[in-house]
This record gives sequence, structure tokens and C-alpha cells, in this order.
Amino acid sequence: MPEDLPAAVQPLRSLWQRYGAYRSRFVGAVVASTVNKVADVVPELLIGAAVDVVVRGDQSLVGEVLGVESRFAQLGWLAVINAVVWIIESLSEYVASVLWRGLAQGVEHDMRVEAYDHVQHLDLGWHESRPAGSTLATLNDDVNQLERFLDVGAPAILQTTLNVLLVGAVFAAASGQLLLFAFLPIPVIVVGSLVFQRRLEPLYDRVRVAVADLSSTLSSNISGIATIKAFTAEDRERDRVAAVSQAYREANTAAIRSSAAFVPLVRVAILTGFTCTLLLGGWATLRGDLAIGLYSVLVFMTQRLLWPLTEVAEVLDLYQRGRASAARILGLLEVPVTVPAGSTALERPVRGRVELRGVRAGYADGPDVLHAIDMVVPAGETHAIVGSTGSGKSSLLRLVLRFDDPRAGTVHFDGQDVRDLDWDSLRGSLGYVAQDVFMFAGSVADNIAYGRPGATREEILAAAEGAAALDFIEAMPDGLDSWVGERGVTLSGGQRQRLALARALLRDPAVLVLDEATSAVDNETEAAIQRSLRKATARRTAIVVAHRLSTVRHAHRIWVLDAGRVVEAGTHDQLLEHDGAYAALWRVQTGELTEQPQAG
Ligand SMILES: Nc1ncnc2c1ncn2[C@@H]1O[C@H](COP(=O)(O)OP(=O)(O)OP(=O)(O)O)[C@@H](O)[C@H]1O
Repeated sequence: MPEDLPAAVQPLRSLWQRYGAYRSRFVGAVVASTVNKVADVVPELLIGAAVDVVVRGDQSLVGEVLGVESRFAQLGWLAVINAVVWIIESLSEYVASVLWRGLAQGVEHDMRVEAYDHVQHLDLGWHESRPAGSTLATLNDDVNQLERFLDVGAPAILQTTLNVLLVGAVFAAASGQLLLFAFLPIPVIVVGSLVFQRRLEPLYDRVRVAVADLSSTLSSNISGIATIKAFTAEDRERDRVAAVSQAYREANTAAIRSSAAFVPLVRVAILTGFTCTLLLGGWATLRGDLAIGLYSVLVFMTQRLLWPLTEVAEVLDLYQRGRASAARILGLLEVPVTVPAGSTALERPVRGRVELRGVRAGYADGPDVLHAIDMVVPAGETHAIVGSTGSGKSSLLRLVLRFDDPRAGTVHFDGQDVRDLDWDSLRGSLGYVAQDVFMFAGSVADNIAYGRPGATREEILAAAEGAAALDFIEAMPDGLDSWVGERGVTLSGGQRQRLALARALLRDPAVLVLDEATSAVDNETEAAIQRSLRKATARRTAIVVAHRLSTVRHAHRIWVLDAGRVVEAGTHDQLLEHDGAYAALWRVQTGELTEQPQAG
């Protein structure tokens, strides 16, 4: 089927084009393997030559070529040649394996880093639309699989091909009829391989889907271990993992069963070829049409030619998996970056004016979650965004950070459309604290300095103080050098938030973007943070999402969102006077409007 050809050929061809730097190493590896294979075949010829010496004496081929009469001397020469060939064979094998392995490791490394780098530039929406386990499976398993193919599969394909060619040449020189019989099995094996390859392809696709499923389930369960324990869901989760693992096992078993069925077929073909050489060659020798030495060479050669073909199934397996893996990695590399950086650099110093004009936004194919948003945050002012849960506050912040682009309208930063700005100008000017803050495994200092790796200890301490984090950091056993576990598990929610705030402040950004940055701290700590923040935001813009209205009552302007629309905007006093949604919310939070007395 010609239309199948490009898909079958493309991934490896693309690899060849993409990794041009490795071509000379590839050629070197092919040359070393070729030398090795030739040297590998020579001892068999030497066996024939030795038999020839013993049988024909001074008329032997060796005697004639070397001009040596004594059989003892002739055998001595053969031994010397054998030793030299052995040295060449050993050396070339060493060089070939070093080159193939180096090539495989090099491509593996480059590909993994390139794929990872591409993935981290893909927009958040892409990451949110697929399970992290599936991306991980490509970055890990597929890259490893490709390495195995380059390390083991590719040299095996080359060696089998060389084998066929070299042995074919010896047979062709000896007898056309024997060539025909010994090679008879090869087309059967090749056609069989192609048929099997077709059958295996969908089976390997199933294996892949199953393995991605398995790693997604495992990684999501390990992340959610506390929830599993809290809900005593261990047994249920074990069964779920067992089911996914079973699906993987079944997919693998189906693939292995098919590929293993290939070996008996190859064996029958080999038996036919070997029997033909043994019988027909023997009869020809008895009739005197074939030299005894040559007959013994051919019998050995048939073995050498045909037995490696039993591994064709395994090599095919590697090839098939390697090709599929290459296709997936290349597919990942081809996913377009839908939120690409612009090229305009902001004029310095950055002022920090943010403006949204007629913005409409939503996620993937879902409905709009923000409608006709017009909002101006002048440089240096603190603006708050409030509203009920799900009203679109975080979505709005995502647009300012340009995690997503709006469906309509524009977001401007210092008068420039954010789509035109380079990342350094835009995100480099923003200090962001997300709703669910993320800590990396490392020290407290590393985590605070994440956005400014070169910061001094004094600067880190100052930022920690600004986030009211100094007290608890100093109370930790190693202070700034205390270890923060993966995802910050060794810290309380409020501590994590304060470190995240310190991290944002250390960047000294023109605009602070805080998404419920103090929701997890107690009132007293919050008051301390507010005092620090008031200092920190005196000379910069701040956009603050908050549920606790007391934290934003001093904002220059408060925007009230409801179902993705701005329904009110003004200062705290103006909004209270207006007596709308904000005033109602305020009354609830300050206890002025308690429908029922609190129990207990
Ligand atoms: N990554 C996402 N993919 C799809 N839909 C999303 C995504 N994030 C948010 N939404 C949807 O967008 C709407 C607004 O969500 P958003 O997180 O902006 O609200 P919010 O006002 O910040 O809520 P909260 O106060 O609970 O944090 C919701 O309906 C939500 O389901």
C-alpha cells in the first residue's frame, strides 16, 4: 500500500534529518560494523581452506596462493591469518559498539532535552487538556525505546543485511544452484516479516496507550496519596491500578504472542534451506562437482546465514517500537506553541499599567468564561478583583500573565499588546503568586530565589520579611537552608503562601499579581502581610484576587465579577454606598448580615 509508505518511513527519516550532527558517527558505526561482519565471516572460509589443505595438500588453494608446499606450513599460515582476523574482529566490534551506543545515548539525550524544552513552552491549555502521565510516558518511555532501537535494533538490522550479502557472495561464487536453495527461505522470511509488521503495529499502539494509562494512574495516585488515605480508598485504588496494569499486561501479551508466532515460521524456512545445502551440496561433492573444502564452508555458512534470521522477529519488534516511539516524540515536537512570545521589548523602567479592552475568553472548546471585560489598572495602583467562586477571577489573571490569549479583545501592558511582548518584558515584569502555590524540593532560600537565582542572602531575607515569613523561617532548624520537601510538603499552607509571596517580591516586579495569596494564613499573619504589602505596593501596581474583602478594602479600585462580567467597580466606600453585590458581600463577611446565629 503506497500510501502507508511515508508514515512507515518518515519518523526515522525525520530523525536522520533532525540529528545531522550525528551522521558522521552513524557512518563510522556502519563502517566499523561492516568491517566486523566481514572479519566475522572469514574464519568460516578459513575452515574450508584448512579442510582443503588437509585433503588436497600441495594443490590446495592456500598452497597455490601462498606458494607454500608443506601442509604444516600452510596450516601455520592459516593460523596466523586467523589470529590477525580475530584481532581485527575484536577491535572493530569494540569500536562499533562504542559508536552505536554513543550514537544512541547522544540522540536519546538531545531528544529528551529538546522534547522537554518544547513541552515547557507549550501553553498551559495544552498541558491541562491531557494527562501528565501521557506526556511523561513520551518523555521517558518513548525516548528510552528509541535509544534501545538505536543501540540494539539498528546494528542488528545492519548485521543481518551484511550477513545475507556476504554469505550470498560466497554462495554465488560456489554454486548458483546452492545459492538459490540456501536463499530460498529469505523471501519467505521477508514477506512474513512485512505481514507481521502490519499486524504488530496496532498491537503496539495498544501497548502504548496502556502504558500511558498506567503511568498516569500511578503518578496521580502518588500525588493524591493523602486523599486516598483519608477516604480509606487504598483497596479500591489497588484494584484500579491492578485493572490498568492488567490491561497493560494483556496488550503486551497480545503483542508478544504475535511476534513470537513468527519464530517457528522462520525455523521451518531455515530447516528447508539448511537441508537443501546439506543434501544437494553433499551430492554435488560426491559427484566431484564441488570441492570438499567449499562444501564444508557452505554448510557452515548456511548456518551463519539463516540462524540470525530467527532474531528478525525480535529486531522487527525493536524496529516497530522504535519507529512508533520516534513518531510520538516527533509528534510532540510538532505540537505548535499557540501562545508564542512576541519580539517587542518594553521600554525601561517598566511602569506597570495593565489594560483589558473588550476581552472575551474561555477554555478549549468550552463556553466563554469572561465577557466584554474592560478594565484599566493604572501604573502604581492596587486593584482588587472580587466575586463569587467560579466568576472568572483567576481566568482574568491568566490573561494578564498571558497563560492564555483572549478569544476577542486585547490585553495591554504599558500600552503594548501583550501578544507583541517578549517573555522577559511581560512575565519578567510580573510577580505572580498562584492560588495553589508550588514549591520545589530544595532549600527555603532556593525557593524564594527561584525567580532571581543570583539574589544575595540579604535580598532573600528582605523579601522574606516583606512577606511576613521571616519569623517562621528563623524558627526552622536550618533557617534559610532548611529543606523544603517535594511540592513543599514539609510546610503548612500558610507558610507555603508566604514563601511564594517572598519569591514574587524578590523579583521586584513592576506588577504584583496575587491570586488569593493570603487565603491560608490566620488573621494576625494576614494583617502583618497586609502591612508589608502596603509598603511593597506603594511604588508598584498590584492586581489582587481576594475572597476576604477586608484584605482589599484599601485598594484604589475594586472590580466585582459575576459570571464572567464586571458588575460593579469602585472604591470600597463607593461600592458600599452603591449598595449592590459588593455591599451585600461585605455585610455577610463583617457579620452585619447573619441570617442565623452561629451554633455552639
Ligand atoms: N483550566 C481550565 N479549563 C477549563 N475551564 C476552566 C479552567 N479554569 C477555570 N475554568 C472555568 O472557568 C470558570 C472561571 O473559573 P476561575 O478559576 O477563573 O474562577 P474564580 O473566580 O477564580 O474562582 P475561585 O474563586 O473559585 O478561584 C469556571 O467555570 C471554571 O470551571
